[in-house]
Amino acid sequence: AKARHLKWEVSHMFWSPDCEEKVLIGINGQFPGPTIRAKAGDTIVVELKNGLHTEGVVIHWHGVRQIGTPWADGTAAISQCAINPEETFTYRFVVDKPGTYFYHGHYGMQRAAGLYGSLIVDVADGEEEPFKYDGELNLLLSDWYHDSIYNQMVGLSSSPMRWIGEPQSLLINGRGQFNCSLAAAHTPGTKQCTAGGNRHCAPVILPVEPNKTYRLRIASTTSLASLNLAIGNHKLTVVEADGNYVEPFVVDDMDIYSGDSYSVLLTTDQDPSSNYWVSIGVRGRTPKTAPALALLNYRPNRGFKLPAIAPPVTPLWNDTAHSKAFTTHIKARAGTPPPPATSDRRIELLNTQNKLDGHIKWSINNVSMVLPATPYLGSLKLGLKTALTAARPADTFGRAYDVTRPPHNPNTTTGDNVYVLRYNTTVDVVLQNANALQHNVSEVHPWHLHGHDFWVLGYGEGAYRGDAADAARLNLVNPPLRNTAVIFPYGWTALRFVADNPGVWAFHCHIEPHLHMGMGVIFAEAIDRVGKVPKEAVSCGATATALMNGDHL
Ligand SMILES: O=C1O[C@H]([C@@H](O)CO)C(O)=C1O
Repeated sequence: AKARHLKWEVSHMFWSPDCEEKVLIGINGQFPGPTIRAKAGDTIVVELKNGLHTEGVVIHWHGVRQIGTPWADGTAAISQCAINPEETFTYRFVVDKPGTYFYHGHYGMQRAAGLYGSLIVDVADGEEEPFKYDGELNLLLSDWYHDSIYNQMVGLSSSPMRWIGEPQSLLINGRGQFNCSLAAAHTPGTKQCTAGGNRHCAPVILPVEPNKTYRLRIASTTSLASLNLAIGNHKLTVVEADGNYVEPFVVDDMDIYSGDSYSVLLTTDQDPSSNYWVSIGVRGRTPKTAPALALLNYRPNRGFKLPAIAPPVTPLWNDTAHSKAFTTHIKARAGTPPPPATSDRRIELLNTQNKLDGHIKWSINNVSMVLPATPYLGSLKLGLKTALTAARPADTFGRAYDVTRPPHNPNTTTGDNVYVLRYNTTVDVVLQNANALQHNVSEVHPWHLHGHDFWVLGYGEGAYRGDAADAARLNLVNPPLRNTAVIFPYGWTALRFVADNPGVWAFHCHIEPHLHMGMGVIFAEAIDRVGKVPKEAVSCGATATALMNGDHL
């Protein structure tokens, strides 16, 4: 194992990811940010200089468990203070597990401003992947809005709320096509995109050799869109999810929710005289965004030789049976550690959309999360009385709530939504979906847990009751280990994890506007066992005052 030292500067830049110029946040003059490649066991050291002259920044390493380094998790107001303009903060952490990960901003809606990149961890020297491949391709997926994140943030916090709407385009490795299509010949009414050149929006060409097997790494950092990937004429064998090996299974297309990552194997066993479409479409919400296209380029064909056939058609956005069939097919690969047979605590979290004096918010057990001025890791480590004031949030929403209808009382409250977990306890979380404010609407929400993988024990329809029928739906044999799990419309999803990683961990909907609207909770886990916290990570707010008055972390 080795230490990999990176020097990054974050700054605002003009860029044209879908050929429309706007201001975004880049790293070292690049968008998307540099790909980090490491081996399991390596230490990653990122000296991050904040070149945003008028706002703070942090970076979250999505999927990295930060065991022993909770101050490196990169969540503003939770694990650290935002890094001030012109300041440099050093992230230093171990990537303990091989897998397909990514990193992204976690302050305000900076992720939506393009602050993201790939983080790929190979097996350690001497270790082997449980599958063979000849080459590798990497797809970092995102959606793209022409509105600035300032317009979006102010709109979401306005009364009446201005929703961000559906994205203008979808990006593959930061590249997209707005107002034109690579497959215009097959999509009447669209203009053909031109190719080539080093423009920021030049179409992605993925070069492959015939009769080889490739590992396709895929991750989604979309603000809103749930995506579906299909590659013309090729089947995909799913082998990894969120850095955990899964029982291999073959699909024609696959869903990828915001926060998900996968590896699939693809064999180039098709007619080598052609190229093939890579097609990324929207599911889960009425699509108003053209699919993103890229080219699987069988060498030695010209990269931009267009396939003669039309791109694969994305499955219907509201075919939830199709969505569930894919998601429930994912099982842990043989040899994956099973979950503990029982849990010490069950926390049932009801997701509702509510009103708060004219604003629209998302709430958990009727509390919409508000983040503190002083990051929790410092204030809780110091035991400051101001860290947590009101009562702790409820572990259940009761059995009377009717998930099939808009909230009877649309009003909600705000709070810290901090759940205190005891060290090494096994925690069950049941995420319960419900009808939104609007009749007959229940939206898909992908929830992401920091600091842990959880076992996804199972899914159910309607309201969770915790009865024998619900218990019978749980898989304790080979549930997949993940860090992101989706709740389907009107349904529930049951997760289990062990609170074995002292720290303060966000657990939230990975849809950027929903987190901004309060859709999340915080796990304050075994704070008494957190090691020495570097004061440069948490020295702001009440913690700074306490340190100046002689307190010690
Ligand atoms: O939070 C949201 O707000 C809109 C709609 O509910 C109100 O405009 C939408 O689709 C969301 O997911």
